[in-house]
Amino acid sequence: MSNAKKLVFVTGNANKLKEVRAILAQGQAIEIDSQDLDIPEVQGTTQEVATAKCKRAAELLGGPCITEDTALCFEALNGLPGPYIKHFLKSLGHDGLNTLLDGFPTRAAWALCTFAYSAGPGSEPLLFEGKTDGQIVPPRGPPVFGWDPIFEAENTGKTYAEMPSEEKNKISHRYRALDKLRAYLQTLEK
Ligand SMILES: O=c1nc[nH]c2c1ncn2[C@H]1C[C@H](O)[C@@H](COP(=O)(O)OP(=O)(O)OP(=O)(O)O)O1
Ligand SMILES: [Mg+2]
Repeated sequence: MSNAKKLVFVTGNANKLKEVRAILAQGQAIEIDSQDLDIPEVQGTTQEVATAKCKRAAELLGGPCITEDTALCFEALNGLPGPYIKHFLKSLGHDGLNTLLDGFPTRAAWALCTFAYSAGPGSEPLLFEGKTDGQIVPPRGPPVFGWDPIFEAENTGKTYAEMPSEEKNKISHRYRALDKLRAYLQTLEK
């Protein structure tokens, strides 16, 4: 495939951008440009948060774009902190997030990635979700990206932070969501 499709990924998070580029790097016909726009994130379900952010991004850009929202959901808390994990992580840190679950019968969690694609201003965003199950554990591995050190992915015995990036990028919530987005974008080219 020669003519790579160019997409603008609106995000302020350099680690997300790095992973998205790495995941899409394997001979894919999608090239990612990025823009760091400060877009307010509404409260609501992960779908509502993702839809509102992408709509606004497309309006500000005046063209097609993708956005991405990552939620970290605790089973014991019926899915919370979910899309609010950024603020929980900032306030409580890795240890505080662990303490939060003390006294609950389960430390099970899932990471949920939602890509939203808008074809342009006024065009309703489409959502592509990817989920990876795991559990919340005391931090292990280098604290490079968000809550990676406290999320142990199911059947791996490792936190995301303990994995080489190629390994995380094969099983991650982000990989799984991106796989669906990629499949959709390929249908647009036909
Ligand atoms: O794979 C991941 N492994 C560990 N931590 C992660 C991951 N992916 C997102 N994160 C963190 C970043 C932020 O603390 C929160 C999501 O919040 P979220 O609003 O989606 O991200 P953000 O504000 O950093 O970037 P953006 O400008 O795209 O909204 O979880
Ligand atoms: Mg954000």
